[in-house]
Amino acid sequence: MYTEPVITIDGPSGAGKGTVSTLLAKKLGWHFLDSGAIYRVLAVASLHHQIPAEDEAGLLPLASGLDVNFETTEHGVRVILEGEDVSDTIRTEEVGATASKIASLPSIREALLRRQRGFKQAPGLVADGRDMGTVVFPEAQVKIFLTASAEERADRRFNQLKASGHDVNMLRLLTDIKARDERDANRTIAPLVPAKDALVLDSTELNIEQVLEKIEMFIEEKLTKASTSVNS
Ligand SMILES: Nc1ncnc2c1ncn2[C@@H]1O[C@H](COP(=O)(O)OP(=O)(O)OP(=O)(O)O)[C@@H](O)[C@H]1O
Ligand SMILES: Nc1ccn([C@@H]2O[C@H](COP(=O)(O)O)[C@@H](O)[C@H]2O)c(=O)n1
Repeated sequence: MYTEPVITIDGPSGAGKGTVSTLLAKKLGWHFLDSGAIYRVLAVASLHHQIPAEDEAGLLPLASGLDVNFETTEHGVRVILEGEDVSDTIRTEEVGATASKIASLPSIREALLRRQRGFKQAPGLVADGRDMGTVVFPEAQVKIFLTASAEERADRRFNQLKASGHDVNMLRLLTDIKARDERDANRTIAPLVPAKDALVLDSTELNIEQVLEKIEMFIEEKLTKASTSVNS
């Protein structure tokens, strides 16, 4: 049975998943799923509705009926929660930390599964997250696990937040990133681990173009192998 092709790019915070996935999706003319943004939007909704990040039963109706829209504009994607533009709000480290706590709740992850799978549409999907290749799209044809040292990722995030006018502290960023890695990698459900069939790519010493080049070579390799096995 035909199924739309999916490329998954998983990895820890600040590894460059969003940057590379967006570029790749644009090049291929495919759809793009920023699954972290969904967890971040839910975190903002929980703050708006004053539901603690530990209150799984209280958060479940919010997750199931999350009123969020992703609007593609010429300047990027605008994220609209309950009619309000939260595109900037969702990017703070505080929201990222709350999202990571909420993301460890099994029923919440389950409630968000169908919404994420709905992004798989023709002609194809590039999906960015933590469990795209392991849980959400295990059938994906190409899986990448993109990583970098915690110091390099904190440095990238520092520059990114500084450039967008945020007041940031490097030591605090590094501590937050390590705490988030620890929580994401050690949770019982959908932990941050490479899929067995993923290419693990360390981008610590690579720039964005070099990362993209390596991923494109891997895609080419995978697709050549797939067509050889179909034709033999
Ligand atoms: N290889 C790279 N070299 C230098 N800077 C990079 C590289 N990849 C990404 N960046 C920069 O690092 C910052 C974080 O990248 P990005 O948002 O893509 O990471 P992410 O993995 O999607 O993080 P998160 O999961 O928290 O959303 C951005 O400012 C981006 O431009
Ligand atoms: N597939 C995913 C995506 C994200 N998360 C959690 O959300 C947090 C924020 O994600 P970002 O990619 O935007 O940084 C992240 O720390 C994860 O805890 C997830 O669990 N699964």
